[in-house]
Amino acid sequence: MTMPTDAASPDAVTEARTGDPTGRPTSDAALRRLLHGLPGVDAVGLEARAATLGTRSIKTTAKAYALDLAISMIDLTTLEGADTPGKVRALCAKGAAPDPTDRTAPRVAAICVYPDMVATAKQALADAGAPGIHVASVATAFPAGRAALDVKLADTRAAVAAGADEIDMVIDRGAFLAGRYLQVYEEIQQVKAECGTAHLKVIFENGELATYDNIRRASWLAMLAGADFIKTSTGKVAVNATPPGTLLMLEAVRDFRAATGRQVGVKPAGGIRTAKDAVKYLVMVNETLGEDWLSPDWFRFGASSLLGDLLMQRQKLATGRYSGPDYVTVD
Ligand SMILES: O=C[C@H](O)COP(=O)(O)O
Repeated sequence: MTMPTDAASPDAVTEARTGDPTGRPTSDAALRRLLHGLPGVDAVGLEARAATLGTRSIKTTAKAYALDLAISMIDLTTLEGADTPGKVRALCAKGAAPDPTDRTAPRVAAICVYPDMVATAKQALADAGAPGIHVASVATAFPAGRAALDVKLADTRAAVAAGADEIDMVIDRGAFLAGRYLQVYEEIQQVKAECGTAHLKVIFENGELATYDNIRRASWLAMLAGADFIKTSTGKVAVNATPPGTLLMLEAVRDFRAATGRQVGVKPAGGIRTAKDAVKYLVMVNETLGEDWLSPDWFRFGASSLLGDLLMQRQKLATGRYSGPDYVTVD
């Protein structure tokens, strides 16, 4: 495991907060000093670290463990305008029993849907005998986040009232990129307050943040504001989860815990479709954060079509051959 190198100084963290339990920042200026006081990201070094971790090979026994762990970390997602109750019910059935030929295949962590599909997903999971699988709902005018705060809070409230266990909110990238950090901070805090006991994942849309420095700043801003998880992307723009962007966020949660004692989870999302890629991400988590984060409580994959390849690779390990898409649903 590498040592923390990129932490904000404890003084800066303290200055950005009043010290009250809500961690409300003193001012936009204090937040700006903290976020712009973070060390600049060495892009070449970051990309080299991510590439190196991506080349690690793992033993067959570790691979079997990694495939099952990856399945158990999936937020199995459908976020389409054309989603129907029937599609959501089918997705829930798949998440509850991913491999009908092998009941030892683990269940996914959560089903991720729009707020209007939360009740359907909750019922379908109960019907499938898998009430332990969480329902995650995107909210706050996903994916663009262009709506008044009241609308975003109402969106969150509706998802929670329908039974969402987790809320995936998007940050206002326009406000963030214009430097209105306190506005973004307060929006996250207010959405968090609407969540009640539901966990809050904060989506940055890394592909729109323009620089690695901004991804580091967004990570600290969201964590200070109370995010339970930080998430890379919506899956709806050209650049979604990437290994360097995710590695940067892993380093940020490591350094945030070192500075504050609070552990925050990480969710890369969008474009992760192969078991090979999923295993690379898990190697990155293990090497950067160690076992403390190697569980669905602290690491998730947001993915609509990763599960099929993980199941095919799992069957290949068990039988020595691919069963093929006749036996595993490939999206
Ligand atoms: O949050 C999850 C993403 O929207 C899923 O993206 P994907 O369809 O590229 O797997």
